[in-house]
Amino acid sequence: MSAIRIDGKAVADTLLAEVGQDVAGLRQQGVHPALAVILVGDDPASDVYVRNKVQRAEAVGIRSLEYRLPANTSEAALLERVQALNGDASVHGILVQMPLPAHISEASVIQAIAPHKDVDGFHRENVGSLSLGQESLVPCTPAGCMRLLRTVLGEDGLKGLHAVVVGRSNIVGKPMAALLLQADCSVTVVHSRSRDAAALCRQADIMVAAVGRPAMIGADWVKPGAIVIDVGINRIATPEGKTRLIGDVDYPAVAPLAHAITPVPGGVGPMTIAGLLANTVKAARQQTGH
Ligand SMILES: NC(=O)C1=CN([C@@H]2O[C@H](COP(=O)(O)OP(=O)(O)OC[C@H]3O[C@@H](n4cnc5c(N)ncnc54)[C@H](OP(=O)(O)O)[C@@H]3O)[C@@H](O)[C@H]2O)C=CC1
Ligand SMILES: Nc1nc(=O)c2c([nH]1)NC[C@@H]1CN(c3ccc(C(=O)N[C@@H](CCC(=O)O)C(=O)O)cc3)C=[N+]21
Ligand SMILES: [Mg+2]
Repeated sequence: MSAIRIDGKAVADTLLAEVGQDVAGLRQQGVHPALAVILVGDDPASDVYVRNKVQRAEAVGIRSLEYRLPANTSEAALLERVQALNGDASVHGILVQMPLPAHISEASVIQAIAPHKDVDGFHRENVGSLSLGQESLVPCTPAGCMRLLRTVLGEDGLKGLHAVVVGRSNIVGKPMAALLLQADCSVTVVHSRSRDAAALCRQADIMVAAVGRPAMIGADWVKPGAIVIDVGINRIATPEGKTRLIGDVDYPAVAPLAHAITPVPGGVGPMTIAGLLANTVKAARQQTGH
C-alpha cells in the first residue's frame, strides 16, 4: 500500500482559476484588486517567494506592487511605507515578507497594517477573530492546509479526529491549531519543550509539521493510516553540490505507512500563494462593497 500523494499544485491551480474569475468580475465593475508586497533586505529564499507571489498575482489579473527596501531600512521608514499603503484606496492587500532584519520589530510592523488590508491574517484583530471563530482574513498557509485536508477527508471528515500540530509559531502553528479546533478536531500542539514529541505524534490521525528541521519526522513518529501535511520548506545541499527543497517529514520513510501525504515542493507552498491571492480578492470586495 502506498499513500495518496496530495497534489497541492493541482488544488492551488483550481483555487487560482476561481480567483481569476472573481478578479475578472470585479474588474468589470471597475475594481482592480491590488496587492502590495514589501521585502526588506535581500534574503535569497524570500526573494523566490516574493517573485512567485508577484508572478501568480499577475497571472490571475491582480495588480501587484513590489517594494524592495534595503536591509538597513529603519523601522520608522518601513512603518511610513505601510501607512502610505494603508491610506491608498487603490491598494487592497499589504504583505510584509518575514523575517525582517533584527533591528526591526516584526510585531510593530504587523500591528501597523490596517487589519482589513492584512492579507496574511497576522494582525491581532484578525488573530482574535480567528480565535473567536468569527469571519476574518485567515493566515494563508494554515488555510491552505485545511483545504488540502478537506480534499482527502471531505467537508465534514475532520470531525472528531485527533490532530497534532508540530510547531507553535504565530504564522503557522497557532493559527493551524485554531482552524483544526474549529473543524471539530481534538488538537495537540507539540513544540521544542514537549516531552516525547514522537509519542504524541504517533497518536495523530492528522499530523501537520511546521518546524523548519529537514526530515525530522521519521516513520516512528507516524501512526499507520495517518494523514501527513508537511509545511516545512528547507533548502539542503545535495551530493552533487546543488541545493534542493525538503520538508520537515522524511517523505520516503513516512509515505509507505501514511494514508495520504503532501510532497515538498508541490504540497503546501503553492496553496499559500493561492490563499494569499484569494485573501486579496476578499479584502478588495470588503473594501469596495462588491
Ligand atoms: N509552505 C509554506 O507556505 C510555508 C512554509 N514555512 C516553513 O515552515 C517551517 C516552520 O515555519 P515557522 O512556523 O515560521 O517556524 P518557526 O521557526 O517560527 O517555528 C518553529 C516551531 O517549531 C518548534 N520546534 C523546533 N524544534 C523542534 C523540535 N525538535 N521538536 C518539536 N518542535 C520543534 C518550535 O518550538 P518553540 O516554539 O518551542 O521554539 C517552534 O514553535 C519552516 O520550514 C518554514 O520555512 C513557513 C511558512 C509558509
Ligand atoms: N509575511 C509573510 N507571509 C508568508 O506567507 C511568508 C513569509 N512572510 N515569509 C516566508 C514564508 C514562506 N512562504 C512560502 C510561500 C510560498 C512557497 C512556495 O511557493 N513553495 C513552492 C515552491 C518553492 C520553490 O521552488 O522555491 C513549493 O513548495 O512547491 C513556499 C513558502 C511564505 N511565507
Ligand atoms: Mg526581527
